[in-house]
Amino acid sequence: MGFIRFSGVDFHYGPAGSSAVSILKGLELELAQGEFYVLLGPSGCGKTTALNLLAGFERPSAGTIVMEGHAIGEPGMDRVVIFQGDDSLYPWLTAQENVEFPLRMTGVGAAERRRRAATWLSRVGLANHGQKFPHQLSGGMKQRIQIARALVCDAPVLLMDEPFGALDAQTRTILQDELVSICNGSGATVLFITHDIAEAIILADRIGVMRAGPGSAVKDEFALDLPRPRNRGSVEFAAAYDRIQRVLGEEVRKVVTREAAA
Ligand SMILES: Nc1ncnc2c1ncn2[C@@H]1O[C@H](COP(=O)(O)OP(=O)(O)OP(=O)(O)O)[C@@H](O)[C@H]1O
Repeated sequence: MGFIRFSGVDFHYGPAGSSAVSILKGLELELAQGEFYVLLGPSGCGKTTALNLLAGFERPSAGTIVMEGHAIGEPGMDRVVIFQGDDSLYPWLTAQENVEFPLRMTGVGAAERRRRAATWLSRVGLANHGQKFPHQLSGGMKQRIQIARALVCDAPVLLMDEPFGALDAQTRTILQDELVSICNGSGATVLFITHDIAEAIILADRIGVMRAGPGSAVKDEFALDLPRPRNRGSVEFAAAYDRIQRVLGEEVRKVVTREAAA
């Protein structure tokens, strides 16, 4: 049995019955401990909804989400969420203080806090920027701080919702490579959402492609056993890209065709 398991998960908005808007229908998803799982899917298919359910921000309308044998009911310190953009940093705190913040909330002493935050700032390449405030840092630097702040707690599960979506292509590539080396051997189980097939192939152990909504679920899964770090120019990379593009492209076309007809 998986470390995390979605079984027959439905999610709808609005009152039950015909007027409810069905977002997810019968979603089955299983993540092994330490696995890096990437969800791809056309816009609006329910990727963020699935992540929010695992985060405990929402409850399933039907079915169960179980982690280590316990049903997920609410947010917890064992699951850390990293969002797109940098709005979640506290602008009145320095980079170092932002990374220390979750440790302060859990009662870790000042010296230990400083030491652990400094270690993570250094791991994300910002050892010399700890005293700066968010407005003095670039988008990529702020995203690195978000990652350091998430990882400083040693949470066993990381939930990343298009964390690099707002960054330029070069910074994005660098942060993808950094995330691979940070996560490699960390033991963390990661659910990562993106629209970007190349990003998914760089990062994932497994990729799930979701159907176009409404009532979406995982259509196809791809296990990637290419060694890391992965070479974006390799034949194997191109072959994986092609296989996934075919499945995802079909779902994206459904959405585009529907939007054109509306
Ligand atoms: N609070 C809400 N009330 C009603 N519908 C909602 C609500 N939040 C999201 N939705 C709808 O649920 C569907 C799935 O949204 P979700 O954000 O999970 O999709 P997504 O796959 O992450 O999309 P994207 O790739 O565009 O970010 C969308 O059609 C969206 O409009």
